[in-house]
This record gives sequence, structure tokens and C-alpha cells, in this order.
Amino acid sequence: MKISLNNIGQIYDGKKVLSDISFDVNESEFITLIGPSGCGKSTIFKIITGLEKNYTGNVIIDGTDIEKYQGKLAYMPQNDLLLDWRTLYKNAVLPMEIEKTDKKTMNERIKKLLPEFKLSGEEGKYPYELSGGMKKRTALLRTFLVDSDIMLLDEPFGALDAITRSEMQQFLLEVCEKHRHTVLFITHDIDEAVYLSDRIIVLGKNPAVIKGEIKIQISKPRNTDVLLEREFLEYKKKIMDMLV
Ligand SMILES: Nc1ncnc2c1ncn2[C@@H]1O[C@H](COP(=O)(O)OP(=O)(O)OP(=O)(O)O)[C@@H](O)[C@H]1O
Repeated sequence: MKISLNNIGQIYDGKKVLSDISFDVNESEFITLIGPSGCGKSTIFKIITGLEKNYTGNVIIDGTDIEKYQGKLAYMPQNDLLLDWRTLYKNAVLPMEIEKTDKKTMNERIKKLLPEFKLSGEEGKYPYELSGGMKKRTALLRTFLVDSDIMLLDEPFGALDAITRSEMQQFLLEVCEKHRHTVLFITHDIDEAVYLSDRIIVLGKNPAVIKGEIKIQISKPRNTDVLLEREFLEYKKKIMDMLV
């Protein structure tokens, strides 16, 4: 599925937040939006998912206006939003329950993915019994179980410690490589952006405009060895220069 944003603008309380934002996300591409806090990254996600309606410009998904995709895109917000009173299993199947998927299909789909998400045998646990990494993998599993090829991940690893975060990045790279999803990702972390992405869109603030785009030509699959390579550091420097 391809997403096209065309001349998107957004004004809140008389203040221009987004101005003339245009970019495409190609099928199976991993794109990251990076920019200063409060510049409007989550607003872009709200527009794509249909949560925000009062914008200018248009969003086209696979040649069709986004209206048709409302509620159909896999979206993981900043907070993992696991429901305390539901088990891991019940949290993960929530979007399928809302879609009224039959229990057998639901069970088959989750059982197939539990080992891949390293959650086998944990499905009866409640969120308070899970580690930070397990909670994130549950929220990601729930996002994967939405029947959509497009995933919007808004700072999914922001609250994690450095080691768990690094494990989750590696995990995400591997599952995305396997399932060939189209991913639009938000982060503040330049290393994370370079490590995960095929392309990075750098945003400025007040209003958010696109300051530049960088194609990351480090071959995939990637592992943490690339973090110390000269090429990686050059990409980092380029992004830092664009952000200042
Ligand atoms: N519904 C709303 N009404 C009014 N102002 C809003 C609304 N939603 C967001 N804003 C404002 O729009 C700006 C962009 O917010 P947004 O959450 O998109 O930024 P962000 O880049 O995702 O921030 P962060 O990186 O801190 O998560 C902020 O100044 C925010 O206060």
C-alpha cells in the first residue's frame, strides 16, 4: 500500500502547526518522521488515521481518499494503552474483537504470532505482570493483528531503558523485514531513526515544514555493528545539521 500526503496544512487556535507537508510512503518502506518536540508529528498521524479532520490538503492511500481507511490502519500511539483488566491475549485481540472477527480465526492468528513476539506461554498474564519490553511487544503484536499492511508507530520505544530499547529495535527490524509491512515511524532519537529506516523525513517547527529527506542506504538486514560505522555517523551528522 502506498500513502501520499499532499500539501497538508493544519491550524490550531489560529496558529499554523503544519504547512505544506507532502511526501509519499512506498510499499514495504520504513519511513521515520523526526523533528523537535511539539512540531506536529503526531498531528500528521492523527490526520492519516482520520482522528483529525480539520486540515487542508489531502491524503491518498492506494489511490483512494483516506475516508475508506478510517479505523482500518494499524496505529500504535505513544502510550502502549494496554487495558489493566484484560490479559495479554485479550489486549492483543481487541482490534479483532472490535472488527467482530470470529473466535477461531482470532485464535489462529494470535497463536501464529505469539512465538515470533517472544510471548508464548505469557498470554494469560495481566499488564502488571509484564516487563516493559513484554508490554511493548504486546502492544506491537496488537498492532500487527490489525488487518492492515500499513503501520503507524508513534514513538513506540520512548519510555524504555536503553538495553530493552535496543532489543526492541532489533526485534522490530526483524518482524518488519519478515512481514514486509509499510511502516511510518515517529522518534526523537536520531540513532533509532537511522538504524531502522529506509528513509527519514526531517521536520522543522513553527510551523512544521519538511526540512529535508535522507535515504538511508545501509543494506538490510542490519545489526548493531552498523551503529559504529562511518556511514552511520555521517547520516547522524547530516540529520543533526538539518535539525539545528
Ligand atoms: N487538538 C489540539 N488542539 C490544539 N492544539 C493542538 C492539538 N493537538 C496538538 N496541538 C498542538 O499542535 C502542536 C503539535 O502537536 P503534536 O502532538 O503533533 O507534536 P509532536 O511533534 O508529535 O510532539 P512530541 O514530539 O512532543 O510528541 C503542539 O503545539 C500542540 O500543542
